[in-house]
Amino acid sequence: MIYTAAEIKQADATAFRQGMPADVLMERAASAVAARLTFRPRSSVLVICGAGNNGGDGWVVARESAQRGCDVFVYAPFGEPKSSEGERHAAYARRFVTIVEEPRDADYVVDALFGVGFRGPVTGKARDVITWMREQSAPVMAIDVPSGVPSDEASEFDGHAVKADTTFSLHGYKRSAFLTQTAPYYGTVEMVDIGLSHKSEWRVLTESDFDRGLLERDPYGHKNRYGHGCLIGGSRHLIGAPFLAARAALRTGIGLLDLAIPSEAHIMASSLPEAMYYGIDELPDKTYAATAIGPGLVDDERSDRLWQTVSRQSKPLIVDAGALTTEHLAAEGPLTLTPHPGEFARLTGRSVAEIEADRFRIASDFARQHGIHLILKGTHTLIVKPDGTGAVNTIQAAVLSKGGSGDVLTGMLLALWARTDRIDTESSPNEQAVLWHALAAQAASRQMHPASVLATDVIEAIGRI
Ligand SMILES: NC(=O)C1=CN([C@@H]2O[C@H](COP(=O)(O)OP(=O)(O)OC[C@H]3O[C@@H](n4cnc5c(N)ncnc54)[C@H](O)[C@@H]3O)[C@@H](O)[C@H]2O)[C@@H](O)CC1
Ligand SMILES: [K+]
Repeated sequence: MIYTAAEIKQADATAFRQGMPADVLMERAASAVAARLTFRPRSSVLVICGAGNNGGDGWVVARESAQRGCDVFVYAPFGEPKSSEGERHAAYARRFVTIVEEPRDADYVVDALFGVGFRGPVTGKARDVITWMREQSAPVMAIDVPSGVPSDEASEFDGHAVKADTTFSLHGYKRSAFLTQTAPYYGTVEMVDIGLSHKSEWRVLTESDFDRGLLERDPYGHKNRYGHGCLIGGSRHLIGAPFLAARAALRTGIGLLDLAIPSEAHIMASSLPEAMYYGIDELPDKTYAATAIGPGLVDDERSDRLWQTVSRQSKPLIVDAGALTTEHLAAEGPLTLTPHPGEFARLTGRSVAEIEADRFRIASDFARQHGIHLILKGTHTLIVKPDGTGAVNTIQAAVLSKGGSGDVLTGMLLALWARTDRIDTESSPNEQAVLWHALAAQAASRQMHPASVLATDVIEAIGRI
């Protein structure tokens, strides 16, 4: 689960209302962190505590680490914690630790300066303390958030923050753990459940969320059961894109595939004999299980005419690349848009930097506003539902930053949305396609150097995960 600072405050408030005392919650959270800190016996630890509750957590960690036999120093540049629970924990911890007036060398540094209550930018003394932490060669363990990193969005982030080796994220992930500008500051993220009730708009997808049942084939199944899809794309200079998408759809298991491409692209038909071919202006008058439009398409009058036809079918429609325009935001059936940040910038009229700094909120608002499914691609691809809730893919696949990757994903989406046997089930075709795509990319990069992996290699690895 992923939480905003406001959602965490709300969960906190609910717990207090229900009778959980604030100092017990703090003890519980920080003890859970302390139990996970693997300090060598008798090592020296410097805990840097701020004046908020993140600092309060720091005092508890300091005390517990001392009780476990470490030589603990606390540096509190802004004095005692302001909250009564933080103050109480600090008063008790003082019996076990050494207070220092300046930061000092230690085997480990615990960063408890700022947590989710931080509001940027960092100035003055805080800036100096963060600079000092950045200069240490000792491992830095951050409590909740690396200090200086905003928790929800990075529009004002100037890069001056603690670079943690490990961050112990309380309650759940923060959005900034998945933003390009801030994610690298977290180091390894360890989740610490502190027993608050979980209610969030965003989920985290890992390999265990991939539904391997999608790879199974019913020995009595007919090809129609796996769907008849239509893929529309290609233009004079972009002939390869629809073929990549089509091949990916077939490798993902689609039952039947019609490919509507410009006549000049038909010379490539022999490279994919499994598909059936149509001219881009002569779409057969059929209702498909699902349709994908866009790979290699250019935005012109012809694409507008095509849009008129496909958007009227009350079946799933996937829109990518050349078909991603502000005129194509409504259709009869479920609509999935698959922009990368540049395309999403054009759709929303914002800059790429703005989108990257606040992608969760902007993607969620856009999906809700238009009532569509949205896949906002990136290192951590977001998969958003029409109600604005969503999930983030955490399977890393650096090889996907190459031309053709998006076309492959579109083909996989088409195949999964066309699965008439699964479409009514709970598992979202969009989430599954993004996971499968990333797993295939990982499989391809196990077979050759990642720098050499092509989109076609990812397609060939779809069945090798
Ligand atoms: N529900 C939870 O998740 C729990 C959270 N706790 C801790 O409480 C933290 C949140 O505590 P708070 O809301 O008190 O906030 P923080 O401790 O994160 O930060 C607030 C403090 O930082 C100062 N500050 C903020 N921005 C600054 C800036 N730019 N320059 C200088 N000073 C700045 C504020 O004046 C205040 O003293 C969490 O991150 C977590 O560590 C735990 O103690 C207990 C349970
Ligand atoms: K911190």
